[in-house]
Amino acid sequence: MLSTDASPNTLFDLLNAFGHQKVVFCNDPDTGLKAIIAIHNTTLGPALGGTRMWAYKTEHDALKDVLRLSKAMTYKAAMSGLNLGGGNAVIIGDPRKDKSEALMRRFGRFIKNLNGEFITAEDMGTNPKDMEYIRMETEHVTGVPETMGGSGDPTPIAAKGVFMGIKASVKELYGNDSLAGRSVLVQGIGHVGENLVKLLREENTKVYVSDINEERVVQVAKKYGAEAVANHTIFDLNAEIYAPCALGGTINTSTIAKLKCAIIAGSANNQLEDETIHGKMLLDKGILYAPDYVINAGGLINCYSELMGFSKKRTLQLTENIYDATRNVLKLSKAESISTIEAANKIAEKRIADIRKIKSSY
Ligand SMILES: NC(=O)c1ccc[n+]([C@@H]2O[C@H](COP(=O)([O-])OP(=O)(O)OC[C@H]3O[C@@H](n4cnc5c(N)ncnc54)[C@H](O)[C@@H]3O)[C@@H](O)[C@H]2O)c1
Repeated sequence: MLSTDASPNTLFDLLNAFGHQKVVFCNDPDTGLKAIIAIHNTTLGPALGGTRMWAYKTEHDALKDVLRLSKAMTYKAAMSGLNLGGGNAVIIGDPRKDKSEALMRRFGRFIKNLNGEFITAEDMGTNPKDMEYIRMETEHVTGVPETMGGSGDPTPIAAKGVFMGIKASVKELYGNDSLAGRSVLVQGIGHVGENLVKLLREENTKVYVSDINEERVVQVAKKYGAEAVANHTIFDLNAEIYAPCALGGTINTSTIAKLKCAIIAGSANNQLEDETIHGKMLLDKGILYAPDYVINAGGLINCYSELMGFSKKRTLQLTENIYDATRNVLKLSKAESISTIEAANKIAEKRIADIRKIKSSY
C-alpha cells in the first residue's frame, strides 16, 4: 500500500503513485504558516486525519510524509468500518518555537475553506490547545478538550484497540486469547504505551518496558509492576509479543534477523520499513504481524464518535471490533498464504471498491 518506490519525476507523478485526490499548499507569510493538506480518498466519507507539526529537513520530506500518512488513514478508516476517508496535514516548523495562536487559526481558516472535505485532529507536534485555536475558525476539527464539547484524551481508547489486536493474535497462534502468563515487550511508554501496560498488567501479563526516556521507564515499571529493559537490549529479549509503541520503521531487514518474538502487535504507525519486503520476510520467518493500522485505529474511532455525537459505549464497542477485524486479516493471510499486511490491504480496498459502486448507482 505505502510502497511508492518508483521514482516519480513530477509532483503529479508522485500524487498518482500514492493515488491522491487533492493536495492543498497553505502559505501565509504574515504568520509564517507553511502547511500541506493531503486528501487521499473520500469515497467512504470526509477525509479525517491529524495535523503534524515538524521541522522537516526539506519541503519534499514534508510532502512525502503527508502523502504517506493520509493514504494510511484511508486504509485505517476503511478497515475499521468507519464512514470516513483518508487525509492528513503537516505544518512545516518547529512546534517548540514556530507555533502561535495566529498561525494555528490561519491554518484553521484553510481547513474551513475545504468545506468539510477534510477534518483534522491532533498528531505529533500539536496538542489540544492547538485544536482549540483551529476550532475558533472551523468546526471541522475533532479531539478538542471535553470543556469544548470534545471527547477528551483518545489514548486509552487507542491502547484498548491495540490490546484487542494482541488478544486476537494470541488466539490465532495459541488457540485461546488469554494474556495471563504471556510476555509482552512494550517499546515506547508514552501516552498509548503506558495505557497498554496498564491493560496488560490487569490481565497478569508479564510486561517488559523500554523507552529512550530512562526516567519514564523506571517510573512506569514501578507503577505497574513491569520489568525495565535497556533500550539497546530489546532485541535480545525472549518476550513472546513485541509491541512497538514509539516511532515507525522499527521492523526492517536488520531487526527482523534479530527478532525472537512470535507476534508483533503495537500502536506505532508505519512499523514496517517497507510493507512488501518486510511483510513477506515476517511471513517467511513465521512471525505473526498484526498490521499497525488495523489495531491502532482506536484514536480514529474516538474522533469518529466525537463527530457522531460522542457515546462512550459506542466508542468502546467499535474499538472492541478490532478483535474481529484482526482475526479476519489473519484468516485471509493464512488462507491465501500472503503477508498479513497484504491481507489487510485487500480487505480495506474491497470495502472502498464496494462502497464506490453503491454510491455510483444514484
Ligand atoms: N495517540 C494516539 O491516539 C495514537 C493512535 C494511533 C497510533 N498512535 C501511534 O502510536 C505511537 C505512540 O503514540 P503516543 O501518542 O503514545 O506518543 P508519545 O509521544 O506519547 O509516546 C512515544 C514514546 O516513545 C518514546 N520513544 C521515542 N523514540 C523511541 C525509541 N527510539 N525507542 C524507544 N522509545 C522511544 C518516547 O520517549 C515516548 O515516551 C506513535 O507512533 C503514534 O503515531 C498513536
